[in-house]
Amino acid sequence: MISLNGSSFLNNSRYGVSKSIPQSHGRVQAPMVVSASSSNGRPGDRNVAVLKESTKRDGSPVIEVDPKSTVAGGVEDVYGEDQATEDQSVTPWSVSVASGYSLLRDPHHNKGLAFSEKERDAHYLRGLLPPVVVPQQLQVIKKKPQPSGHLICAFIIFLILEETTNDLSIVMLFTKQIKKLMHTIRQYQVPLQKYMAMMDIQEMNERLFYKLLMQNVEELLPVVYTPTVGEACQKYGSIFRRPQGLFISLKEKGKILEVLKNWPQRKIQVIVVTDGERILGLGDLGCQGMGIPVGKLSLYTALGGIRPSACLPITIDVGTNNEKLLNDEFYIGLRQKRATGQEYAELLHEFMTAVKQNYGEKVLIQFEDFANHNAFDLLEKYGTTHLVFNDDIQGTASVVLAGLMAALKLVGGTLAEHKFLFLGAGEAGTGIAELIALEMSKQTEAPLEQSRQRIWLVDSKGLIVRSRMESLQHFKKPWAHEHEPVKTLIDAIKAIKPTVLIGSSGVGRTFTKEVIEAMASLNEKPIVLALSNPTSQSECTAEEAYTWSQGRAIFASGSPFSPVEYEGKVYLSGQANNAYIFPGFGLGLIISGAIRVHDDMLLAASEALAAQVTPENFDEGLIYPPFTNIRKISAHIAASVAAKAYELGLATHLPRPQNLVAYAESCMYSPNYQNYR
Ligand SMILES: O=C([O-])CC(=O)C(=O)O
Ligand SMILES: [Mg+2]
Repeated sequence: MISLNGSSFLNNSRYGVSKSIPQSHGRVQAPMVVSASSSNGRPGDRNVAVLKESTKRDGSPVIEVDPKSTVAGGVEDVYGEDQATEDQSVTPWSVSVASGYSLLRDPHHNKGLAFSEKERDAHYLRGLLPPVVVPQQLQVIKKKPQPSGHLICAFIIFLILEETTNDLSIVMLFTKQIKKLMHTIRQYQVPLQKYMAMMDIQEMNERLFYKLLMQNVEELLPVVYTPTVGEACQKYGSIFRRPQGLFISLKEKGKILEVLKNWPQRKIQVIVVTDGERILGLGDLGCQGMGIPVGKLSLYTALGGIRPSACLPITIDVGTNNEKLLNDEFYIGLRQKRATGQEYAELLHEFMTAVKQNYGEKVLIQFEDFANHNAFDLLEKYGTTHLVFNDDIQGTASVVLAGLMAALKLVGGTLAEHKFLFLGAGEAGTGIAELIALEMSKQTEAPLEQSRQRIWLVDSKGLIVRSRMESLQHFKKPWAHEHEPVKTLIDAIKAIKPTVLIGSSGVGRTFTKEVIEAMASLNEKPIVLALSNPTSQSECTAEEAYTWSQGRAIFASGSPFSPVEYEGKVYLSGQANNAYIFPGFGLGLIISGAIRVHDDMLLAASEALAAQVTPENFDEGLIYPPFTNIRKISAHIAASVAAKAYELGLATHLPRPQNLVAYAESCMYSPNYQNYR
């Protein structure tokens, strides 16, 4: 690998890979870059040699040094390396072929999506680009000018470059950079423009991106995460600039191990993978779902302290059933209907096998935004052979249980004394229901089946009851209790009389005035959780929940809402989002060297999160702590998860550190600049 200097530093967010070959070979395959691995050459040395390219009779390229650029000694010894005496210093020039990740970041040679299939194979690009190959002409059309956004983006790039050349101390420089960048980002009116600006910063200067995000977490989380990331996925085709993460499509069948090897980092600790079929509550976005693994992994670093270089976002592209995308000429994914059944299972199996083979047993694979029918099966199938975690089933369950544990301090009673009604019986709904039942059983020592009787679910066909058993999907069956059929949510509320109402259906505006009023008439302090994302899919808004319950609801939502004023009082609502859990949960698995995920670890994470809600938070009606202290919160979650891994004999990092909170904190990535010599 060549060492980076000069402009290559500034153009690489982290660094790229190149294959180095000695200059003396004389002829190489294009595209080539010439680089000096140190700058201690004689006066007159330049960072880039002047080369002439010609073609031999057999068509192969020959690279010659231009005679005019020689300093003495002729063509053969252009920089005097051969003639130098021992006391003279020389510059060790090397010539390398740009390939893979660094080729895509080399503006001179990059062709983006126009690289052909053959070129992708020859230059280690497979997987680094989405599967579509587009002609240059389509790339030109796509580059239609964007509203004022680009001007500001250009300004951001200028800010990053300008500040790094200033003669300030590193700390002052960082503070100044952050202040200026935040000022610039705040000038955007459109959230998607803020998102694009953040992605540009991430690409240009990774440490600055994380410093910015960590210092302004409350303000920037809605930009890099829900709700804006949802819009970014919907418009990915037109905002797409540089590919992030690995794309593994059906075209890569049989070659997945090779594709993993094209990724420039070797030591991967966390993979977030989606197949794009159920992106938030937005449905099938195919290959454009890549925004989700990228966003989740940014949070793994910013909130959980996992090194960015240890994170790998992956999108598996098996096609899409989204007609709009299939007819969109700028769609970046495979233009075909989703593969299912054996074809799907085989690709996923090859992927899971290749990941373990390449990164070992302790790499965490987080499944994200798969559709119900695959999510449950994958978790069950690989739960005993891999370190897998489904964020939508398990992460959401853990965060909601934490919120409920905290809410009980406000409303009183034990879990078993409450009654729960869900709207939505998919991954989130049944995952949460099962974890509540598990915790209830632990507390009461009652059988799981008995605890489940306190929990009811409504799906698109009405209340899940015993008479529907035959036609229910397997993950709904445990919730089919004895009851006469009930068609609507409002009738289910009247019949079941729940104290807690949880929305997890992915469908917005379903907690109507009538629904909230019914909950408020049954309970002094109804607990209402509107979990679906992004904001457009939320079951109700914070304002609706507080207004329709006359300020009595204990409310939290999956996507953030601003504070609400109702009859002169300001109400803050918490964000019941798995972002509280997965970064700390993953960190706990990593620092203990865990090899499997166990449900007791999820309960441990819930308890740790609930314990972080302060009396001041409760006074404000909050059942989650603010995100401002998230790194501290994550350290506590990580410590509890790791402790459980040791207790269960699932940890391999031995001996067990004494103080797990301090150990977790000491393992966290810091985005502060390092000094280069
Ligand atoms: O991404 C989020 O905000 C939470 C989540 O996992 C989902 O809604 O699928
Ligand atoms: Mg999700």
